[in-house]
Order: sequence, then structure tokens, then C-alpha cells
Amino acid sequence: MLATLFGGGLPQLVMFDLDGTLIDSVPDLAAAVDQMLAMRGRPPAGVERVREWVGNGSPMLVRRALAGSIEHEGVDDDEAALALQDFLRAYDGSHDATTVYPGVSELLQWLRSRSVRLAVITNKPERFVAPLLEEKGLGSFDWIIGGDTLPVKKPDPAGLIRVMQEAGVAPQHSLFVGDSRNDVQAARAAGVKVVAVSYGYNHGRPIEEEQPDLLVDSLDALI
Ligand SMILES: O=C(O)COP(=O)(O)O
Ligand SMILES: [Mg+2]
Repeated sequence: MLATLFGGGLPQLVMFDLDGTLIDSVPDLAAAVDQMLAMRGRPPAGVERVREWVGNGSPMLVRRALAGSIEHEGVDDDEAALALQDFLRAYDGSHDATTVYPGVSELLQWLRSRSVRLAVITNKPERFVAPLLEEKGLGSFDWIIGGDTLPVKKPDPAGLIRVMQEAGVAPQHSLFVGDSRNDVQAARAAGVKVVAVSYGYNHGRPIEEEQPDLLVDSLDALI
């Protein structure tokens, strides 16, 4: 199905979002959020609300959790900084509740066997990314950009632009695959075609609203 997006050929570079696209990480993220809240005598947020708050990086997730809402105005900066440290310490533990979505391993194997170069560009802090990919058996990627690798994160296209420059691959030969509006906006700003998955996290909104080039229910549909 990829061939239809690339004039009968394949992209030379495929860049993937992580949370909500390759792995369902919300159970472990919610556990860490709830631990951070419990340390403050606050009730748990729970998986459903955390699912709506993920996607703009850990500092924003923690601010939303402290506000109890995706709108996080009025959260104290010092409190948010301390809460972020507690959240990161809690998230540093087990990732046993995190699972790989169906079809992901099949697509990665198929692309690798065709020498397509691969990157992960996520808003998750960089230090968690390589260990998680390894632990979940997703193999190695040529580039990993986390939410704190560059001064800006998605929806800014800087991560995509950096990887394309290092790969020496032009935008028209590159593809981004993600689950949220941050991904679609970053890909558009980088001039890259974008495939969206229907099963991920998009702040409680249908990802169709962002008009990706293609929408799939599982990644092996791209094979
Ligand atoms: O917000 C996060 O921490 C993760 O987000 P992403 O992997 O979907 O970019
Ligand atoms: Mg995502």
C-alpha cells in the first residue's frame, strides 16, 4: 500500500512516532502519573484521561495531570518541575504493561529487508526510547530523536528535518507514521507524506480531522 503513496516505489526513509503508534505505553505512563499524584495526596487520573494527555512530552503530561485537564493554565511552575522529577522517577521503573501494537513488527521487518532506513521521532524523553525499543523487541533504528533531544519538539518539524539531513534523503522520498495531530502537523511542516494510525492517542479526537495522506487500522496494512 506504501507504493500508492510513492508513485509505485518505496520511501527511502520512514520515521515513526513511538507512543500510540508503535507501542501502547499508556498503562505504564498512567501508573507513573498516578504515583506522582498519590505523592501529593491527590486522587488518581486513570488510564482514560492520561490517554488524552499524552503526546506533547512528559513536562506537558505532568502539567495536565496537576491541572486535572488538558487545559493546564494556572499550574505553578515550581510545583510542575518537582512533579516532573517524581513522574520521571516513577516511569523509570517497569514497563511491563507496555505492549507492541499488532502489525508493527511485521512492517519493521518488511522495511528492513528492503533496506529502508528507519527513525523514531517521539516527544518522550530520549533516555527511555532505546531501552524500550530493545525491551519490546523492535530492533534498532538508524536515528532516535526524543522530546528533549532538540530545543523544540513535535509539532515542530525540526526532528524530521534533522533526520532527513543526516540521512541525505529528500522530503519527497520520506514518510512519517504517527497517531496524533502533532505528528501530522510536523510532517506537513517538513514537507513529508504522513500515514496516521486509527488506534492511537489523539487527545480524544479522531485523527481523520487532521487529514493524513493515509489512515490505517494496523501498520501491516502498509505492506
Ligand atoms: O508525549 C509523549 O511523551 C510521547 O509522545 P509521542 O511518542 O506520541 O511523540
Ligand atoms: Mg504518539
